[in-house]
Amino acid sequence: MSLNQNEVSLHLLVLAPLFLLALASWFYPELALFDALPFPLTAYLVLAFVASLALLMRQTDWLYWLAFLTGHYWVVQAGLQQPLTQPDVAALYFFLPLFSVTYLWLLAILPRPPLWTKAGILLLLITLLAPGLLLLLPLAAWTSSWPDYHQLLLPLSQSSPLMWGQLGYITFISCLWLAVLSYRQFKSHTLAQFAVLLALLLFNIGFMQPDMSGWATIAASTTLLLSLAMHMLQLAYIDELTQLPQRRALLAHLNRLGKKSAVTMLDVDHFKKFNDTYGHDVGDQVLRLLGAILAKQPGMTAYRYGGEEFTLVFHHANPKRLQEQLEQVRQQVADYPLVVRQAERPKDTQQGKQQRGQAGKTKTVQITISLGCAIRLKGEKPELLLKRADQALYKAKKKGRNCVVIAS
Ligand SMILES: Nc1nc2c(ncn2[C@@H]2O[C@H](COP(=O)(O)OP(=O)(O)OP(=O)(O)O)[C@@H](O)[C@H]2O)c(=O)[nH]1
Repeated sequence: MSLNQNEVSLHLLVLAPLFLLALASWFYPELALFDALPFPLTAYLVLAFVASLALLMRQTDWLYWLAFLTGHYWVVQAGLQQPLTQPDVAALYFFLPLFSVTYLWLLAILPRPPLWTKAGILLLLITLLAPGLLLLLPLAAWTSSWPDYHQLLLPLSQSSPLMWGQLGYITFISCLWLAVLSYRQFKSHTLAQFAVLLALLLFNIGFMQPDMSGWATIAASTTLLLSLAMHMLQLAYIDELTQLPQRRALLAHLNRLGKKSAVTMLDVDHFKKFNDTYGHDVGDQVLRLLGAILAKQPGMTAYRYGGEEFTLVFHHANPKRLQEQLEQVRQQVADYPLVVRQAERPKDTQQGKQQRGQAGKTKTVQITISLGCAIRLKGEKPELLLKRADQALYKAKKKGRNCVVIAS
């Protein structure tokens, strides 16, 4: 299921700290903001704060990025605080972004073990210490033998081939990363991981400004914090199977319902039989597809109430219009050829062994739904409105299913 426009813009919100930092450093390079806080302490405190929240919320995957940021910031403090005319500083300034972009990209695209395992803890330690390795390598010795070594110190505007090469590599990896991101779907947390890289690049560009590395680290940590909050919100309010908002979100919506509104309960007909015939997995696929159909309906908000029951909320109380809208939904579902992947049920264990590991066959199935709607009465409490919609649904089932009943 693809994300709609609103969801994409919501996920993009996590990039706000980066934009703010970029704007501030572009328009107000001399602003006191850049030496207003005690660095490096502030940056380490922010990193520790975000890491504690991630731990508290048991979202340990965030710690890998925070570990890299910590290691990177430490290296900047330890190795990049002297003039660039020193060969070892210049070499570090050249290699650090190349290393960071490569490491972060691999961290993002390769499968990561859960943190509380041997492999997870090892990866966390490697990620924390990896930037520090650059301080141990004889980078200056490598670069001093390069014919155009002094070009490392030239700003980009003076077109040093080495620096353009560095920028080209970073752009190339960033584009690859963006391609993977869009292929796998933009989510706030994957976007925040990419933003960590952007923040480090921002530091590289604004390198000459005081405490830029500290501000870039804070911007990246805040981005990770926002994505953590958004992820928790998603866990609390979004149903994982259908990606529709779930009952908790519905109850919040019902509590701010206007006078002119209506609620519809809908339920898949004979779903138990469907599950028994095709299997629970195919049943799940059907619920996912039904969720996608309902999410696309204009003029209503769809929720997964629970099980095979869904709820639609309308912000008008016009019975004729409701009837038309609901009939349209019912018809659309009944006419929709649901293509599902079905693992064929083996007749005996021998057949089962042979089929194991094979991709399931696709099959087109059709389902129908019954809908019960209640228009809000004056001063009616949301629970009562929901109950009347449920009773209307019961009537629709009794009427023979695949139909709409509006409570009188
Ligand atoms: N696959 C799948 N099945 C579910 C899920 N939640 C509930 N169900 C199934 O939905 C079925 C609901 O069955 P019933 O409440 O008896 O209703 P029904 O068979 O749809 O019959 P009517 O509603 O009277 O048309 C049960 O078999 C549940 O196991 C789910 O998340 N996935």
